[in-house]
Amino acid sequence: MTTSTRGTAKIPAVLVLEDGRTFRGRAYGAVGETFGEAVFSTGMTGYQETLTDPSYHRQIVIMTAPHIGNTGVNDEDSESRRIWVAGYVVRDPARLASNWRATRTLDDELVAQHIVGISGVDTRALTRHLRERGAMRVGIFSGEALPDAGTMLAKVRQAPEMQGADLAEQVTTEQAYVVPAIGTKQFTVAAIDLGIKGMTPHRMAERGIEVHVLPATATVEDVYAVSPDGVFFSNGPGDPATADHAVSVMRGVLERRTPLFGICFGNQILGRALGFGTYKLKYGHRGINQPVQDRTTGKVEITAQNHGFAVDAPLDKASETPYGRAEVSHVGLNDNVVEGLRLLDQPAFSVQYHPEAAAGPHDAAYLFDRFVSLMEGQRA
Ligand SMILES: NC(=O)CC[C@H](N)C(=O)O
Repeated sequence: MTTSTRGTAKIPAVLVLEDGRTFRGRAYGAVGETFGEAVFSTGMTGYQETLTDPSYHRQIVIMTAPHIGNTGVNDEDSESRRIWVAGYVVRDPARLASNWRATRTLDDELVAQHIVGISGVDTRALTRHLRERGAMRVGIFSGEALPDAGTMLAKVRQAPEMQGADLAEQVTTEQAYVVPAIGTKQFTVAAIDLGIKGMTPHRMAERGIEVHVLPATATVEDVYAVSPDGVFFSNGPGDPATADHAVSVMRGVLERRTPLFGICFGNQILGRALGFGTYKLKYGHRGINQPVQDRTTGKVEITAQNHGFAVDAPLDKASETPYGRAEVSHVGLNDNVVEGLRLLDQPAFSVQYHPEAAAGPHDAAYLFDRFVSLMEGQRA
């Protein structure tokens, strides 16, 4: 058991939305001010994975589960080298971290990584507000002396919007690196890191894939320099409408008909590479209980999701694209949003959700096997 210092718990804090609605609470984690897009996540577990998912860069995450921090922070579950959320909003932080793997408490970790948060907020009312009005900019301010209301609101309204934000290069790896295959190596994959989560190369490595993780700036030549059997495009933060470089690299891969798999941002990039548009959802999908139907098998999966944008593609028929016919392979059952794409005339597919995460817990793992089958098919 790890006991929190909760050193900042008595310091006042306030959350200010760009439409002027304000919630008062207490400081949680680091003290100071921070800005981002307000989004809510419905996951009841997995806060360490959420906090360290690079796709949350520049977003302030509101947890709808009221009690957060119960199992502390451990050395195994982080999805990347640091916490990426711009701020963190919880109702009732755990005072004790109780888990055999915990090495520290969540609030101590937030302090150590300078993440400004707020606790004691009515997260249910805040979430309902965002559901009605849509995702919007928000600021958290904490300290003994807070700025006046007008100043805080003006600062929130000066913060950059998520629409039009080009963020992958801010989170990608600086240097290429290799995640070795576990057991016998069967395949080589070039993985474009637009904000990749650590579990993704791991899921491939478990299937005998040696993964060459390349920076977001990698060119088509860099991709083919590793002689890949398949190419992967990762999840990542920001607006897919800005991802022109990744779209052009993906087109280079599609022209060569190399097996291709994309997750989340990678799905949106495949959509754009095929000529579809992308658009901003009202408040997005975030959590670990999102139902999706695989239209090729009719099966429903419980999936982990974190996306604020989506692909605009026809659900009822295949589309003609420069790379042959494409269809919507997966659809979200809450709102019919496109959750997957596949090409019918060449080996390429993608999903908008996170098969590397264990929401179902194994429902979506077959997608990595599909990628392996495509690479096997290309060899045969
Ligand atoms: N997790 C992701 O890859 C998110 C993709 C994109 N940034 C979105 O919000 O829709």
